[in-house]
Amino acid sequence: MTHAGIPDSDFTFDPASKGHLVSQCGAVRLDPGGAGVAVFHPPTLGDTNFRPLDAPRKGFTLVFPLRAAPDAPGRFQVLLGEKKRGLGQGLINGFGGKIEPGETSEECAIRELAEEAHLHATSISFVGRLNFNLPSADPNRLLDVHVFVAWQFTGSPVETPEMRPFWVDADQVPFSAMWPDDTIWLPYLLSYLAGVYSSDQAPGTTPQALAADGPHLLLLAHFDMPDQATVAAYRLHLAFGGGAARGDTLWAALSQ
Ligand SMILES: Nc1[nH]c(=O)nc2c1ncn2[C@H]1C[C@H](O)[C@@H](COP(=O)(O)OP(=O)(O)OP(=O)(O)O)O1
Repeated sequence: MTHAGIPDSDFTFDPASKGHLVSQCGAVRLDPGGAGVAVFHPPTLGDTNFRPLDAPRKGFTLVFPLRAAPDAPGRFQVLLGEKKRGLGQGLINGFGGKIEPGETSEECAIRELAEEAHLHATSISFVGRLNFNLPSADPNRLLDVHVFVAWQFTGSPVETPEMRPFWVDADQVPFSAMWPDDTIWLPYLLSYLAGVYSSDQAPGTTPQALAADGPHLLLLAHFDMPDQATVAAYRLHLAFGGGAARGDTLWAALSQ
C-alpha cells in the first residue's frame, strides 16, 4: 500500500506469525504547502523525548466502522468523518472521545459512535493503543487512545454537530487531511484488514481473524507531538495479541 510521502511498505499480513512483527521509530510533519506528508529520517531511539510510561494518562477511544465495498467483492470501506468541533477540528478521523468514569473503552467507543454518527455498533474489535504527548491538548497528561474497528452495526451514518461522516474505499483514505500520525500507523491497520477481508470476510460477519480472544494485530505506539501538525518522534510496534494480551503487560513489554 502506497501513500503520499510514505515509502512502500513491505509489511504483509501473515496470520500464522506470532509475536513481534515490526518496530520502527521516526518523525513526520504535515507539509505546510498542503502537498501531503513529509517523512523525516528517523532519529535513534535514544534521541527521543518520551514521557515515562507511568505519566498520567487521559483515556480516549477511536473507532473505525468497516463494511464490504458494495461494488468490489473482497474489498472494504471505512467510515470516516470530518471533525466539526473540539480536538482535531477540521481534520478527517474515525469516531470517538473521552472515556467517562466507570466506562470501559469498548463502551465508550460504542457510545461515541452512536453520539457522533448515530451508528450503533454490535461487534467491535480492539486493535491498538496509541499514546500521544500533545501539550497543546493537555500539558500534564498523555492522551491514551484505544483504537477499535466496528464490524457490525445498525442504522446509517448521520451528520451530527460533531462529525460529518462518509464512507471511503480503504485505498482512498485521505491521509493529507488527517492527523499526521495517522500516516504512520493507519496504513498497517488497513493492510492487515485488507488481508482479513480478502481471506475470510463474508458481509455482515466478524472475521475469524479478529475474534474476541483470538490473536490478531495490535498496534502499540507513542507519539511526541509538539503541535498538532508535527510528530517530532514516534515509536511504533506491531504485534499479535488479543484477549488478555491487550492489557498492560504486553503494552509495557513492547514499549521498552
Ligand atoms: N493524534 C491523534 N491522532 C488520531 O488519529 N486521533 C486522535 C489524535 N488525538 C486525538 N485523537 C482522537 C481521539 C478521539 O477520538 C478524538 C478526541 O476526542 P474529543 O476531544 O472529541 O472527545 P469528546 O468527544 O469526548 O469531546 P467533547 O464531547 O467535545 O468534550 O480525537
